[in-house]
Amino acid sequence: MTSDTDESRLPSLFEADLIDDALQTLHTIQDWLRWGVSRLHQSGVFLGHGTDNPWDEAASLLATVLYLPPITDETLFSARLTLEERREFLRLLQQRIEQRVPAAYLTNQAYFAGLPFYVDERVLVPRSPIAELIQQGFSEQLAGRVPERILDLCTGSGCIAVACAYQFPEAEVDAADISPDALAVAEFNIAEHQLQHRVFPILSDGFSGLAGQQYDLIVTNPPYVDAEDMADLPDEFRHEPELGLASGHDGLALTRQILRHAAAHLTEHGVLVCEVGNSMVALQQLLPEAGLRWLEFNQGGIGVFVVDKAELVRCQPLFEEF
Ligand SMILES: C[S@@+](CC[C@H](N)C(=O)[O-])C[C@H]1O[C@@H](n2cnc3c(N)ncnc32)[C@H](O)[C@@H]1O
Repeated sequence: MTSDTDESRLPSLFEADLIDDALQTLHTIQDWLRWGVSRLHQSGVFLGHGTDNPWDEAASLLATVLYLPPITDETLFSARLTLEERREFLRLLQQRIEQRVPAAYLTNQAYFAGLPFYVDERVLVPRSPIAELIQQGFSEQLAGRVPERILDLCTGSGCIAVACAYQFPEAEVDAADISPDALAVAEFNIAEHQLQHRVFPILSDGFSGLAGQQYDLIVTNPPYVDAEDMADLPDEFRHEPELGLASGHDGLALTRQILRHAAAHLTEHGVLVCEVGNSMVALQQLLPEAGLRWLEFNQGGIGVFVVDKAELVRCQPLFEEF
């Protein structure tokens, strides 16, 4: 995945004499964290796959090397690394910087709604603002109702489904995805969280594998990057499955399907919560007529809309044309 451009942009960060020097002069966790942070900083890697600063990235890589939970305890900073541990940290850091592999894929771990999830390149790295809504129990969106049946459509790692199951301990959750590879990861995470008795992975293209099923809450983070933006994404995104990102020329192919078919899969007071990206501009033009309510997040280019069954039914003709 390393391109000529990457190599020419970073000629000196991992040169042999710099590495030898570091191996001889840096000993403690703190030494190596600082060194890692400065390398990440200089390299200009894209931060946004679950971490937003070089310190967290370096600390997560180092914690993996040392088989530790995330390093937040400063009393550990003076602990010395073995030569083998230092070399392994360097290897991960080099992959992060030169091949632009997101840290979550190097550590095989990401956090979502405060819960740990196994991740690898079969699934998107969890980072949806929907985590916040789950932690608030969708209290505003559901007007205090407690959902008994939930669908996480486009489940990927299963993060939304599992987090919903924690938030609503009586609910049953279907976790649907078109990708058997992604579902295998979701299944693993469901088992890790011991939720097999009420979170069910389902192979489904949109709603096609969910005939006759109805839910009180449908939550979905579908792919929504348009063709133009796909071409411009930072290299880190090339490690993620394209199925998890791209959705037709305008990024709305799957969202359209969801808007057209969700009503049939919602119970009487059921609600759809759906994430969108830059494609939200097109959807926002529907706003005056369709009952989409937008939620604000401080994450550029990401929006979440909420719509209930009655509005979806009322706006069906609009969605058919859209
Ligand atoms: C943006 S990722 C979301 C993953 C996870 N829910 C999250 O928030 O991190 C989108 C997921 O949708 C799945 N997907 C793409 N097209 C689909 C379709 N037509 N039907 C169901 N799932 C689909 C992809 O395989 C991918 O796992």
